[in-house]
Amino acid sequence: MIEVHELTKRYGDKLAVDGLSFQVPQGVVTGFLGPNGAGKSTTMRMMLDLDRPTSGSVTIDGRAYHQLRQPLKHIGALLEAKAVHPGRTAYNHLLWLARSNRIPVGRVDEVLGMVGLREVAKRKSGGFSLGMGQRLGIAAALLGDPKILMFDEPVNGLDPEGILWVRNLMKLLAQEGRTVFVSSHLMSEMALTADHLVVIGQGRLLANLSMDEFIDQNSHGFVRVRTPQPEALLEALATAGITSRPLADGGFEVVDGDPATIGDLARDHGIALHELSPQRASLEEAFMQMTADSVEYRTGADGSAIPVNPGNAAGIAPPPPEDGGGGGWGAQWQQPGGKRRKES
Ligand SMILES: Nc1ncnc2c1ncn2[C@@H]1O[C@H](COP(=O)(O)OP(=O)(O)OP(=O)(O)O)[C@@H](O)[C@H]1O
Repeated sequence: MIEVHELTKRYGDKLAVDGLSFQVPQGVVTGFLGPNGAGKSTTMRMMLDLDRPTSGSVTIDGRAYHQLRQPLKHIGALLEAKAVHPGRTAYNHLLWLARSNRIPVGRVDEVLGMVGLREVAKRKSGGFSLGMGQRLGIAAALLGDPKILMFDEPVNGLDPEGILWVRNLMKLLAQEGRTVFVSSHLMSEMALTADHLVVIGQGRLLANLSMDEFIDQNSHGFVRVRTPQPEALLEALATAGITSRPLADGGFEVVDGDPATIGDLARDHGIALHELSPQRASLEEAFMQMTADSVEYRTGADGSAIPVNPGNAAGIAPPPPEDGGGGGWGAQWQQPGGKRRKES
C-alpha cells in the first residue's frame, strides 16, 4: 500500500504539488490522471525518494522509500524509460540491477522473457526503439517481483500491439494482488485499464474514486432525434413527461428517454423520424471538463496554443467548485462520508 500524506513540492515560486493526500489500494490498477504539468511525475519521483518533498510524506508498506532494505523487492517503477546506459546490453543492465539488489541472477532471464526481449538481450540498449526501451524499463520494474508497481505513462510511444500488451500486463499484475499505480494524461486510456482513479490538476487532488463511479457519474446517455415534424414530437414527448433539448442542427436531444419509447411514441402519433440514435458523452470529455481549470494551455479558435493563467507563476490552482462542478464529479470524493470504493 502506498500512502501519500499532505505532499507538497515547490520549485522556486512554482508549486508543483500542493498538499496531496491519497492512498493507492492493493489488487487493482489505479490510474493517476492529470493534464500536462499537473504534478504526476513530481509526485512519483517523491514516492521513490528521487525528489525531496517541501513538506508532507509518502510511505510504502508503512515506511519511507529510503527505509526499505531492498527497495526493488517492495516497489518496482518505470519512470524514465531512457534512463539506461546506452552502451550496456539489456541483459547486463538487468544483471547489474539484480546484483546490486541481491536478486537471484536467474530472475533476469525470467523478466526478459516476460517482456519479450529475450531475443535482443545481448544488444546494446542505445539502439533500442522507444517500445523496446519501455519494455526494458518494465522488465527492470518487475525484477524484484515487487508487490507494488509504478509506471509513469507506460504506453507513451508504443505501437498498438505494445499498448495492448501493457494494458494486459497491468491487469494481470493487479489480479495477482499487486498494487499497480499508473500515470496518464488520457482518460480514454485509463478507461480501458484502471479500476480506481486519482485525478490531480495543478498539483491538487481533484478526485479519488473508482472507475465505475466515474463512469456512473459522467457517461450520461441521451438520444439524438431528427424529425420533419418537430413541434408534434416535442409536444408528444412533453405530454409523456420526457425531457428534450433542441440542437443547433434542428434536431433535438432526448435526455431521459430510450430509443424504443421515443420510436413507439412517434409511431403512435403518426410522426416520421429521420434519426433516432443513442449517444454517450465520452469519458475524455468529462475528464477535460473536470480539469478545465487546471490545464496549462488551451486551444484557441485558430488552433493556436494559448497559455492559461500566464500570470499564475506560483501555480496556485483555483479551488474546486463547491457544487460538484456540473460535470458529475465533485468535492464529495474528498470529504469524509463521501462515496468511495472501499480501499484494501
Ligand atoms: N525540476 C523542476 N524545476 C522546476 N519546475 C519543475 C521541475 N520539475 C517539474 N517542474 C514543474 O512542475 C510542474 C509539474 O510537473 P510534472 O512533470 O510533475 O507534471 P506531469 O503531470 O508529470 O506532466 P506531464 O504529463 O507533462 O509529464 C510543471 O509545471 C513543471 O514545469
